[in-house]
Amino acid sequence: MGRTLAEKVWDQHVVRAGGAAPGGGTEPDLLYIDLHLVHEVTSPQAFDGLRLAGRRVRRPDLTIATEDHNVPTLDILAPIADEVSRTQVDTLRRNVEEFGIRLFPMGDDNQGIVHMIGPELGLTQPGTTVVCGDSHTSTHGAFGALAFGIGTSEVEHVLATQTLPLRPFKTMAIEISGELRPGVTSKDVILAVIAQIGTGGGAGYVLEYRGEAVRQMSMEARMTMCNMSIEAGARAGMVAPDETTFAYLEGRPHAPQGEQWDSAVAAWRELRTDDDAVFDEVVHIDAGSLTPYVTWGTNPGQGVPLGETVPDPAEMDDADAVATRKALEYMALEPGTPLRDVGVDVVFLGSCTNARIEDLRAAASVMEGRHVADSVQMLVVPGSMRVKMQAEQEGLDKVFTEAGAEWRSAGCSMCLGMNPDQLAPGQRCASTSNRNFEGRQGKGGRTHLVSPLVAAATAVRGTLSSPEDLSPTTLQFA
Ligand SMILES: CC(C)[C@H](C(=O)O)[C@@H](O)C(=O)O
Ligand code: SF4
Repeated sequence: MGRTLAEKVWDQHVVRAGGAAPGGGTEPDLLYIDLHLVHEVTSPQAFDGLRLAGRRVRRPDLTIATEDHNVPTLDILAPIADEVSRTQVDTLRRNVEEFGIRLFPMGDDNQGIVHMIGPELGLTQPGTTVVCGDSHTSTHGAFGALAFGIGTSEVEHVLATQTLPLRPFKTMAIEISGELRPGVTSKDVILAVIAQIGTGGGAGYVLEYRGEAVRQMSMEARMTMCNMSIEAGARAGMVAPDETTFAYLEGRPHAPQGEQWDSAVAAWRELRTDDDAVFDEVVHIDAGSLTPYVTWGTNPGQGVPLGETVPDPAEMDDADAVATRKALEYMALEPGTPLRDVGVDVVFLGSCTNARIEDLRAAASVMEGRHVADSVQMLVVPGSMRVKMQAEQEGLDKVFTEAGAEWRSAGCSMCLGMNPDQLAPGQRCASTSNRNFEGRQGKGGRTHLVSPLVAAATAVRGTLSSPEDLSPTTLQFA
């Protein structure tokens, strides 16, 4: 029988097969890890563990560290004011020094959110295994890599051995047929997928996004989708590599070159699910039927098309009604309210989900010649310094600042409350990030997850909107 993409990559990395355990049950397989990404939040105890055991890092050359979660996006070269944040960053700096690991600190041209820098540098490659002590490591699956988020004790294991014991997974195909309509993005697709299968729907599975709509997506769009696989509870998300993948990678600093490039591409072409492979589960999505999505609740599965209204718990069965009531209370939303009438205080364009150059270009195309509504604060935070520099070369920073938005330095920023960029209690935010949990963007803050296009249009109108809700820019000067 044929094998799926995920199974092929897995099989190529098994250094010791698990099989039956002596006392019953099964032992996990031991997998080789090709790339280990490290950030300041989940690594300190792992390095402490190594020190206590007198161990070194087995493959410093396959380990790369960056500073992202605690980064203040204003004045990045000043000492970090918050003590916990400063300690985490200082600790990472000491650890990489002691263990000989390459770090991209604040102020470095290559610094950025951990899931931005792997792809940018060409470190994330098809058919590799990638891990990081961070749940959104699934992002790297867009290249046909098997990429897992791991816990801190696993970080220590990988640092020490460059291997990781892993339990077998199930496979789920997400078949996205047809073509996306203009203005509908991969962010809308993934919000629709999670709304359909639920935040636990992917538990135990590696998802493979397939179909015509996926083939037409850019690498950045694929990364957005794979990034949020974890929000469906999945262990990982993948897309089979193709010409789009190879074109993205060619010439990047760590991509193979010359003859090595040719042989790598030949091997990468084999990395696709065999025609006769069978997935444990298949989910169908009709791309042509989708419109921009927005979440109304407090988990990423609580999303609906922007054109709809806030759902009514009275129309649901008991379990859903209880969860919905609780979410609506936190979000301060009335059932039946058109989502387009919901006003926001803040718009956040950023995070490892949607802060790549194409996301910034898309938002800028909406904001050019327009202005952020008086009632709204908009933060534009490139996911990496490379994206920041590229955007500045293209003049996108000017488009945003002339529209009244704030242009910041790279980091996780308002995606989560670990740095100065936070919502005040009760503030409502349209955010291009991936999580809308209670307090995620600051205590008492309320989050609506949206695409960059919806974020930009919302900033202009002040209520949840898509670009088609905006009047033509020329009218503003008439
Ligand atoms: C801080 C880190 C462990 C966390 C994660 O694992 O995802 C963060 O990146 C997040 O997005 O919530
Ligand atoms: S941008 Fe957000 S989701 Fe991504 S790693 Fe940072 S905190 Fe996690």
